[in-house]
Amino acid sequence: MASNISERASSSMENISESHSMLTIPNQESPLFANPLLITVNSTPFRIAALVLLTLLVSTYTLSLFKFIRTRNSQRPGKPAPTLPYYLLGICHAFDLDWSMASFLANTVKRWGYLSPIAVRAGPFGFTMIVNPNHIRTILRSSKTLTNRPMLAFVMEKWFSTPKEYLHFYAAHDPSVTTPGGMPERMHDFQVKVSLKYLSGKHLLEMSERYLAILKSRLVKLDIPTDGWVEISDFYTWLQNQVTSSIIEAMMGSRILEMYPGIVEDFWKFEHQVANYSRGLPRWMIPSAYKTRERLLANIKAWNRLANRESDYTQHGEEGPEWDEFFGTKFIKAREGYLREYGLNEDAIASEHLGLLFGSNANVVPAVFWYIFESFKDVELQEKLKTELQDCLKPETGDLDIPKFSTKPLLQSTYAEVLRLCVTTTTTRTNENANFKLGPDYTIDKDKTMTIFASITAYNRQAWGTARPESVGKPLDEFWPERFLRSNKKEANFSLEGLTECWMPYGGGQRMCPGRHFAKNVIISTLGLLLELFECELVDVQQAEQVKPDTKWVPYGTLPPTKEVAVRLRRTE
Ligand code: HEM
Repeated sequence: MASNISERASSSMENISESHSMLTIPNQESPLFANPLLITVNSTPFRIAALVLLTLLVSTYTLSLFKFIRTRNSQRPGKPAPTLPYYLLGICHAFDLDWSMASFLANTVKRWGYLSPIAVRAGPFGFTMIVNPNHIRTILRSSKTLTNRPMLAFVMEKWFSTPKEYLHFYAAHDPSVTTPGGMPERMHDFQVKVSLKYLSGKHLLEMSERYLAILKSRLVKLDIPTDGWVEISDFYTWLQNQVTSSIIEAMMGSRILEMYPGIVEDFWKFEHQVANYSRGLPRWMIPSAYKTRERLLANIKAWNRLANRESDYTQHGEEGPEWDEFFGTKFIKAREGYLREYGLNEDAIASEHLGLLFGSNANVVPAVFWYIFESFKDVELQEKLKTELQDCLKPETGDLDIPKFSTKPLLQSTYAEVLRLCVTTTTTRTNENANFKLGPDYTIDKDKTMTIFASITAYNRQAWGTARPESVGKPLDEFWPERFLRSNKKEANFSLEGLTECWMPYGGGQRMCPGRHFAKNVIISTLGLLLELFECELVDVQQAEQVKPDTKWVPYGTLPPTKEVAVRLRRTE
């Protein structure tokens, strides 16, 4: 049998070599030897087509460049934003944006400066980049006229998979459509009010202290001895696990983590896919991204049912408990209340909770990483931060006194500098009622989206220098923890004064991120806790120097590190 097979194999090999030997091999000099691509390239029709295409590209670019410059230089008041020159009609800047949004944006301001608004188009989509600090100020002061609803509707649909029939709650401009049963306000406006109320004052303090207590109980249980180092090979992923589960428990209760132990892992898988959800890639191209999101939504829905069965969301007034294991905070209960009042079904409510999970983790966790990482890299900085943290301990318990963070200059300045360099959020605004006057010179058409990029305003040297000359004592592409300090005769103080149009990780105006105070508390207190419980070291200091915020990441939030960072911990005595 075996010999039969080898016989057959050798005979077929022979057949092959026979048939090969029958082929006439052309002379290598002969044009026939050239591969088919070369033949096509050398053909006259191809050359003509290439020439026509090249002419088309060059003339499209020249024409669009001419229009761009003419509009920019025009003295006509109320002119439109010039459209950035492009090579391909229709597609315009789509390839550049998709290839690397970060380089596209940086190159655009490098070439055209921070003066005029610049319209960018990617097929049917478009936005106007707002880079001039005066224009940014006008936008931030127009919170009554401008909304972020179109963007919100986009992310609710594309990222959080809100059922189609509920999307009008986010997008609709006509109040009569958004107010079933005579609800007095549009849902989104109401949502903002609730976030502002429960993410400030005593509720904020309660949630921040709970976060710290939960994180501490987790870290205390870890098997890290006092007499030996434990190495964590991927510190960023380790932090994601510790911080995200503590935020979830502090905000949404402990039951959700018990019911769905995979929530943290699934959340970060989901977060990694937001660019693909935005692109609207179909299920067959990214099946696991779809499955992860479905798993998240199904489990959140199951938790929400349990919470409604076992607890009472109406108890978010003065008399109700600040926290319970089912719903977590009053913030979640109040959200549940209005979502139900507006008539959202269980699926739409689950999408809302996924949105909040995203808002409360996706930016803050990488920011925690960079804050800690910078302090591990620079031991001198770490010592100074430690001294300020020591000053923030409650004498009775030895726990961190969170409100005291706001009195410490370097803790806050380092925090602001970290956010300046690693946050690439956008502030989007649209006028849904009329054209919008950006100033005496430019007018943006009704329904057109204006976008401010935190990663662009962070590097506008002229604006920083004019607003706060001492803030550009070191180049803006350097990490300088003292950048936000202001010295008077006696001491240095932390201040963001004058930098509203420059430092924009949280957006700005009335719609500025309502979770920013909680984010700051989480960032500073996590470092405080780590330094209290452990001695911490980078495993390879030289390698750490090469780790940077990964700008390949789409500019939807805080950038993750380009490489894994290994850290070793030893419990303090
Ligand atoms: C470093 C961390 C964070 C960054 C960089 C960040 C950034 C932002 C930005 C840029 C916006 C849009 C603001 C605008 O349009 O002007 C926003 C909105 C929002 N953020 Fe944050 N955020 C962070 C943390 C948080 C946290 C921890 C929470 C919740 C506890 C949160 C909750 C929200 C909510 C609910 C909105 C939507 C407000 C609205 O509906 O208009 N954020 N955030």
